[in-house]
Amino acid sequence: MAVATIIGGGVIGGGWAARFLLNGWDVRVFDPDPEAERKIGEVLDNARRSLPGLSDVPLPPEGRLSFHEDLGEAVQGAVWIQESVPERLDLKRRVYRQLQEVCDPSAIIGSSTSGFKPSELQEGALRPEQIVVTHPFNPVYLLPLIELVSSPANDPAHIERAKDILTGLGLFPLHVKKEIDAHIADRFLEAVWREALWLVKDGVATTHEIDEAIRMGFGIRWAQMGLFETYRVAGGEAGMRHFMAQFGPALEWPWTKLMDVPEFTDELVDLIATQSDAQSGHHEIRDLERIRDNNLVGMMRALKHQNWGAGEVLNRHDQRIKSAMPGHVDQIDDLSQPILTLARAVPLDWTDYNGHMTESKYLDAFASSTDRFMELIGCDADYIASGGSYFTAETHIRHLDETHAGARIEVRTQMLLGQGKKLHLFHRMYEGETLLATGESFLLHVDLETRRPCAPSAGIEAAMARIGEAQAALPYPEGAGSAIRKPT
Ligand SMILES: NC(=O)C1=CN([C@@H]2O[C@H](COP(=O)(O)OP(=O)(O)OC[C@H]3O[C@@H](n4cnc5c(N)ncnc54)[C@H](O)[C@@H]3O)[C@@H](O)[C@H]2O)C=CC1
Ligand SMILES: C[N+](C)(C)CC(=O)CC(=O)[O-]
Repeated sequence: MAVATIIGGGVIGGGWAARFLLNGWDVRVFDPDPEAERKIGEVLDNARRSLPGLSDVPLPPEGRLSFHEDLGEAVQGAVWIQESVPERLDLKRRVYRQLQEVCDPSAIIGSSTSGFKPSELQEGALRPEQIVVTHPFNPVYLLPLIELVSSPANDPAHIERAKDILTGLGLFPLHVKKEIDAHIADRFLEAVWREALWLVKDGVATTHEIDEAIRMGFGIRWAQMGLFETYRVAGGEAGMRHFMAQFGPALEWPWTKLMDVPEFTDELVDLIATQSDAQSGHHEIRDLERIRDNNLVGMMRALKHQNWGAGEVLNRHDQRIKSAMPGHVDQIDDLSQPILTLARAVPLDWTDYNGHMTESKYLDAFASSTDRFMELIGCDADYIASGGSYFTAETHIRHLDETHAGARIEVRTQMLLGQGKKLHLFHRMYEGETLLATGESFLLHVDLETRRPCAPSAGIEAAMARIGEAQAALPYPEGAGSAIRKPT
């Protein structure tokens, strides 16, 4: 099991710990704060209910989390060391000196710094080439972007290895090759922050009004197309050139000359803190984190359906995990038992007002199991493109127990009939040993051109015959063939 060490387990270190752990890494934390274990525990609870559900395939089993008072012990065997101590250059440099005396020279030392350049961090280090900036975004367990900033001291092979590891964690490493204070994203955030401070200071808008101005409009837009693609669309058919011709001169207008910084006085801090308390003080921070995570998961899953932006990153991560799974029944050793056709966590957007997994998502899960079964017998994307597929003619679902966001569920599928054009499947959904639901489906193989039932390919017939023979000894499932009975 690969080991990651987290140096500084606050808001960001806790998020990193969750990201590594939930992707199967062992995590060791070094943080002098006696509250670190409790704080990381709370971040992890939120991460467990949100991150695994972003994947439509099972994440690896969670790694082991441990806390260490001795730095040498904490970094022993670590492949990745993530520094997330407070944003002070002297402190960060001191930490690297202590770290490099005890860590493996080949380990990657990533810094979460929001603003320091890698060459600034590397100054005075024992092995400057070992340190890179890996700037994450809160919550680290959900948001994919990592600004991977290198300096001329870093060996390209070290950077490539860092990229590979980050990608394997479902992250999106954006390699910033030219060092600059605050990298790329925080330069934007600082510009927006500066404007917002002016608007509050001058009494133009409250914190609440500013947040509404962002989240009701351009904030949603930015999440999917960023700045340039959004403006290209805003240029209409003539695109970016027209957009710039129309709005470029605005840079000369008074409303864009707000380059000076408002003085950060106690008065301004009080004004903002008071308005922020009035706006959001009725929520605990952990509640706000959960609301944020619910929204992020919903939006990111929507992007996944579009295979766009952050959604494309999530799909690629799923594909990487899926490529290690069997592609055909011939690759499954034991077919005598129901076949694993789905293993995943319950996503946050699968739950309802009753606080549990909602009924339509059972159909969703069973439909995914049927798709997977089809794939395993050879009715995969290529086969479907060649003109054959299955249509579902009838489905029956029984709800036997409840489950909740973040729970790891599995579906195992028994084939009741697989002959000619007919395919009759019985899915059982479990959480651990608990049977949550069953889903029975009857499908017909069709010719996608005529839309009429027809026999499948010989390969599919053979795969179904293999399963039929192997599962022949299984008892006919309790509940199969049943329907809602007429009340007596
Ligand atoms: N909070 C945010 O939104 C973001 C912060 N960052 C960066 O992440 C870093 C950490 O920031 P936060 O997590 O927000 O701070 P934080 O204050 O929540 O956590 C810092 C942690 O470091 C620990 N610590 C202090 N000295 C230490 C030492 N010598 N060895 C080990 N642990 C030590 C503290 O006990 C604390 O738990 C900063 O560099 C910051 O710029 C990056 C992205 C976003
Ligand atoms: C406020 N901040 C500069 C620490 C923010 C970041 O660095 C990234 C983020 O998560 O917004």
